[in-house]
Parts: sequence; C-alpha cells; structure tokens
Amino acid sequence: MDTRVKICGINSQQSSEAAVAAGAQYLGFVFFPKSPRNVSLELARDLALDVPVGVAKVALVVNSTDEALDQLTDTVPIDILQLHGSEDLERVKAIRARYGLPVMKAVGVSSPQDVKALDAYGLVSDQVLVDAKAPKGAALPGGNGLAFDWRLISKRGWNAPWMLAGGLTPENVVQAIQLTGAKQVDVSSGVESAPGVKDPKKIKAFIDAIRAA
Ligand SMILES: O=C(O)c1ccccc1N[C@@H]1O[C@H](COP(=O)(O)O)[C@@H](O)[C@H]1O
Repeated sequence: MDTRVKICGINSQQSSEAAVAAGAQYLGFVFFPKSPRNVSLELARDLALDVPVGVAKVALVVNSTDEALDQLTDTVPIDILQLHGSEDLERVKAIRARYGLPVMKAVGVSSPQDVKALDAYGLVSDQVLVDAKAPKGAALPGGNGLAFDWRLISKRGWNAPWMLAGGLTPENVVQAIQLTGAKQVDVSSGVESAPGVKDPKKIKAFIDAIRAA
C-alpha cells in the first residue's frame, strides 16, 4: 500500500530521524501544554530545520489565539497547521486566510452526526483529519490511543483530502485502511513505549506493515 503516513508527537531528534528513515511523509509537532508530547517553539524550530525537503512539518494546535499562532509561525518553519480543538468554520477560514498555510481540521467521530460535521469542514479546510472523539472529561482532545468504529466512514469521501487517526497501531492499521479506504493515516500513541516517548521500532513496524500489505 502506498498510503501516506503522519507520525505525530515528534519531540526529539531520535524520533524525527526514525520517522523520516521509516518513510513518513508528515511529521507532527504538538503545541499543547497539557500533552505529554508538547514541544517548545525553540525545540520544534531546531527539529524542523533538520527535516529533509519533501517531508511535511505539521503544527498541531488546540484553540490557539492569533497571538500564539503568530509566534509559532514566526519561529518554526512549518508547512501545515493542524487544528485539533473546537475551532468553528469561521475560525478555520480566518486562520487559513491570515497565515496562508494549508489547514487540516480535525474532527472527532463517535456517531453518524459527527461524520456529517466533516462535510462542512471539508469545504473550508485543505484537508480533514478524521479522529476518534475524545471521551467526556479527557485531558486531551486527541492523542488518547482510542479508535472509533471505522464502519461509520467506510467508503466515504469529503471535499478535501482526508487522513484517518485514532488508536492506530502497527497491528490494526492495515485493517483500518482496508475498511475505510484511507489514503493517509496519522498515529501517535500506537508508536510509543510510554506517553510522549516514541519507539523507533514501533514507528518502523507501523510503516512496514502498510508497505507490506
Ligand atoms: O498527541 C497529542 O498529544 C494530542 C494532543 C491534543 C490533540 C491531539 C493530539 N494528537 C492527535 O490525536 C490523533 C490520534 O492520536 P492517537 O494515535 O490515538 O494517539 C492524532 O491525529 C494525533 O495527531
């Protein structure tokens, strides 16, 4: 399978190099202080500067203000903004216009109603990220290692390219792709040895499983 892969939660040179060596097309940097994967602007800048041309650097933010996004985009050479909070359609449009960067809006899914919300976001985003909905009261709106019922989006498409996320692992990613038809997948917890600690062997196993299928 030639599915494109995003490894999210890159927070060290080792994890960045492991993801690139394994063949990831996207590296995600988390800018959300409550996350165990949170990176400072300075560390993200240093890591991003070393990423080879052709691998996209994605900044994951959650309900960020313009001030925070100004600082981020002034400091870190990023290629895509991933909006993983409760940003509404107007906010997505405003961010896209202000920064001139491709925007990927994440939407949490646990029911057919959630899937409908993706239609509207697909009209204002460059990509949509279809993730599992975080449980009520969870500290993080994503990155919880939880999958959703993939049958909810089986054979679906949106007005923008889309990426599948939520609880993917080296063991289940091929089945998830086969069921949903995803051409892009995103993983964080499933390639870690502990929250916030990427495991180079699991990163390689994740991408190898896809390529071997
Ligand atoms: O990874 C995080 O810490 C995170 C924090 C806040 C919002 C989203 C986050 N991660 C994203 O969540 C999905 C699913 O992750 P997982 O594979 O289930 O752990 C993925 O898009 C991550 O980029």
